[in-house]
Amino acid sequence: MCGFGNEFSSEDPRCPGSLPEGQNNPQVCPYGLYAEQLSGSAFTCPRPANKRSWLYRILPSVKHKPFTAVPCGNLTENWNEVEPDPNQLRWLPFTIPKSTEKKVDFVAVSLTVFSQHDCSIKDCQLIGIFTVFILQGLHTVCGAGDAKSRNGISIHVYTCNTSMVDRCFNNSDGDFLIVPQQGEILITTEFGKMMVEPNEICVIQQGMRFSVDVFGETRGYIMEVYGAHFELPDLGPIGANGLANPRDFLCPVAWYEDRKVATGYTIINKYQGKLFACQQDFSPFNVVAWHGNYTPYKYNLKNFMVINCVAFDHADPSIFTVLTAKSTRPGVAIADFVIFPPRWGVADHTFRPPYYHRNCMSEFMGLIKGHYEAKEEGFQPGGASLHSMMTPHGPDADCFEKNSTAELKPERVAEGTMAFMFESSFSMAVTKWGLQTCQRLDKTYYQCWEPLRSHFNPNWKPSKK
Ligand SMILES: O=C(O)Cc1cc(O)ccc1O
Ligand SMILES: [Fe+2]
Repeated sequence: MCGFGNEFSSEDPRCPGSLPEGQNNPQVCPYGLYAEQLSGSAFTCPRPANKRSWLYRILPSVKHKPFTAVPCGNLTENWNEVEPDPNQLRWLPFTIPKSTEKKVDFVAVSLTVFSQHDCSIKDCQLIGIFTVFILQGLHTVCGAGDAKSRNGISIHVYTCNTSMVDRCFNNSDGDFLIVPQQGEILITTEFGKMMVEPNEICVIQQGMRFSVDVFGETRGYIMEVYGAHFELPDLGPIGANGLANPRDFLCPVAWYEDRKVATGYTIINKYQGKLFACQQDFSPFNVVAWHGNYTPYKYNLKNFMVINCVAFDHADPSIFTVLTAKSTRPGVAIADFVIFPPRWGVADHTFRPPYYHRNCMSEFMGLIKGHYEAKEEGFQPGGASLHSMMTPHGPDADCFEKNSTAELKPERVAEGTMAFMFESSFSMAVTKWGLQTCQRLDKTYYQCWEPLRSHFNPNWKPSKK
């Protein structure tokens, strides 16, 4: 179904009439279902910000065994693991585990052991009776703020090769904006299923349970935001249309399974930055019908209606904002999701690539495919860069030299590529995994600016027109 933040209604076609008519809480729901509300905003939020959905399910979510803590692996909300580092940082493509070596799903590796288990593996814990569970699918790269005070952001990467089986994830802390980079992901949610491929993004909002199927070696980026939901940016003088148009956002239709899982279905819950797991004996994807405006959704980046300079000078990248999670300060985002889409470059008498700058915001960039115009080399698909608050950055020396002398005819920019930026008003800390454990930090990054040389000529005269 299409539209951004609409009031949707959906019934699994196997159960016509499963959505109660005219009320949310009938004494007995059609088909003997349970009614359950999922709130995405305070009950009392003003209407434009009020989000909730009603789920009609075979069993309510509350029927589960108690949650117990499980090791967090490389997922963290500890922003003090290592000393701060204000340098320009760049990562080579994050390593995806080979399925021949170990099977890792979106969240974890699980090993089944058939005897009494005496584990010496780091980050390993017994779940239920015989399953060993090691968190290795999700890795936190950087972030700031905290889930408890409902203000902040975390940036994670996921690298995996196996589908989640009888296991789902549920983030009590915030919303996940997921950017697949390699391999499509089939996301089963309580609202239905969504196939999301590279060059599409999806948002799974706080509290929504989901399970991820993959089809090979899979990698992507996640921006997690606490305490705010993503919105479409205001358009101001652009007018009523443009950038990401509401009709291009898609949400799933109801789909349920009535499946008993005698061996145990595991719900993994990220709560206050830590992970917990519990067991139940049925699939949580048992929602037969739902209605509401609080849903997961996806968006294809090819639909972005690009607006940019058609005369001279370089417009700020905010012109490419797909989604924004607003802070309470006017105009200041907790985080923006910005893309650098294929487009025409036509600016006259202009240095067309990104300018040199220092920013009071933090800029985390990733690359889905192709290359990025400010750095033809070194910044690779599946890698990343972080230009922290006030850290100088800009085009590498090569890019500067080429574009200072290039003939300025209209030309396609970023054809066949897709770079993106998570831009945040938080001063983000990098995790130990990001700086050390992942072993993907490119220590030579600073060298791309080393060849920049002075062109200063004190005797320069304006050229005669
Ligand atoms: O740093 C970057 O590459 C992102 C960026 C792009 C741009 O066109 C202008 C400013 C900016 O921060
Ligand atoms: Fe920048």
